[in-house]
Amino acid sequence: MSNWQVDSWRQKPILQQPEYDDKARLKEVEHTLSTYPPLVFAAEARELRRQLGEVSLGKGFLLQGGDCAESFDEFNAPKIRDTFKVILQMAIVLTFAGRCPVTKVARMAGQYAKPRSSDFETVNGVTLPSYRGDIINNFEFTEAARRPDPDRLLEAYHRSASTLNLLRAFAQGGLADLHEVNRWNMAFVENNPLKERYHDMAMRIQDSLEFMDVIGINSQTSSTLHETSLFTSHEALLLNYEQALTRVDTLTGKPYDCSAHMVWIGERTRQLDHAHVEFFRGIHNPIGVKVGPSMQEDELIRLIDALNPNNDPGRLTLITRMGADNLADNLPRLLRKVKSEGRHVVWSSDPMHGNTFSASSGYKTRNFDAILKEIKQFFQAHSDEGTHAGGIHLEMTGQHVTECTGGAYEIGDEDLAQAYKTQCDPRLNADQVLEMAFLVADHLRHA
Ligand SMILES: O=C[C@H](O)[C@H](O)COP(=O)(O)O
Ligand SMILES: C=C(OP(=O)(O)O)C(=O)O
Ligand SMILES: [Mn+2]
Repeated sequence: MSNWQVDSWRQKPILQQPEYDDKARLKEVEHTLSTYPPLVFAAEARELRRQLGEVSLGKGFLLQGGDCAESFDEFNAPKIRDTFKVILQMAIVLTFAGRCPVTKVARMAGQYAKPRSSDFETVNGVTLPSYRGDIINNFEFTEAARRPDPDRLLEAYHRSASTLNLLRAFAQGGLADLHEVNRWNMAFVENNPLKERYHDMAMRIQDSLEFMDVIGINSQTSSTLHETSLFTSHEALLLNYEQALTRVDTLTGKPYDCSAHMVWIGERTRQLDHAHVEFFRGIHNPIGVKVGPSMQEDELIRLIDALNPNNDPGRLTLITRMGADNLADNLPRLLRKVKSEGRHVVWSSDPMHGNTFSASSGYKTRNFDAILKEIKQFFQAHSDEGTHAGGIHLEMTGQHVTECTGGAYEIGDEDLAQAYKTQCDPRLNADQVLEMAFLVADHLRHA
């Protein structure tokens, strides 16, 4: 790795960073974090990289999802549990439909830093710095709250550690039992206004579990049915934090960013000669990059080569976020180029970020049908080009929020105010996200 150091990103241009008043305190905090235990173990990141390698070769599917921005205020067990539950509920449907293993990666336990389209926000004639995620400043609209505070890095670390601790307990302690997960799905289907649409698949999964039980494969005899594994991920935007959590793995001697198993670079900070690409090229985690409609074919190949020079399957996931109306014009040309140049990547679809708009009520929202349309087109483009539609990346929550319009409950613009809780982008709620899983399942079966 030529000339890479854990801090070589500091010599490069960097976008979307806070300006701290108290630089001395920032330095102290970075030092403190660098002495703390890592949040994940490098071998776990390697296992995820191995699984993603299978996905890139067409032998698996990646399900990634969680909040747009985790919040310090909404830091509690029910919230963590409910998002964990819907990820599992989706995964069982997708596994069954796709007949392939689903790797589950949560946008949790560290999704605290946000890039923004504007540095400032104006409300009732008052202009203040934008909210940039709880690791940086506070959502409350006051001057003091919006000032970047270095101590928030420590707070983010501790909250990530507790979140991860609970996720690990849920994954191994019995909550993830497939029979339970399927019971939740049956209850979801029974109560949904469109239950006829989803009933058939839920019943078939139920029958499969019952059949396995009869032949002696059940939660007592099989840990596969009783436990699961869930990896963590976030956008590694605040490099001061990511650097401080980077450790040289004692088994391999290689640096890993131990703030999460997988980290990604956002659409706004993926410039080839900038700091984020510099930092990411030296860490050995599986990594992602968001790819929007403006990406050019040659530019993408250069980026792939900077981040994955050995063309290692599983190292790099391209998370496309085109917008339902732009995908058909932009994804196929990128798929063709990457395929013809023989580069191994996981292609995953983020159908959220290209489909955001302001509702007449003023809320930032997304429509269920536009999200579904982008996913369908994603599968279509891959099927046309002979490439593997490897995954989906969703902003979602297990809570019953009203942030995205549409779905079986037909949330309209006028309903958004009822439970609009996100601090950044609108998320699919528990019902919407499960419906999405059942509808995507139809496409997976034919992919
Ligand atoms: O989550 C992604 C970005 O932070 C978000 O889409 C930016 O939103 P904004 O346009 O309101 O700044
Ligand atoms: C910032 C995000 O997305 P993007 O970089 O694609 O805009 C996000 O995933 O929340
Ligand atoms: Mn977002």
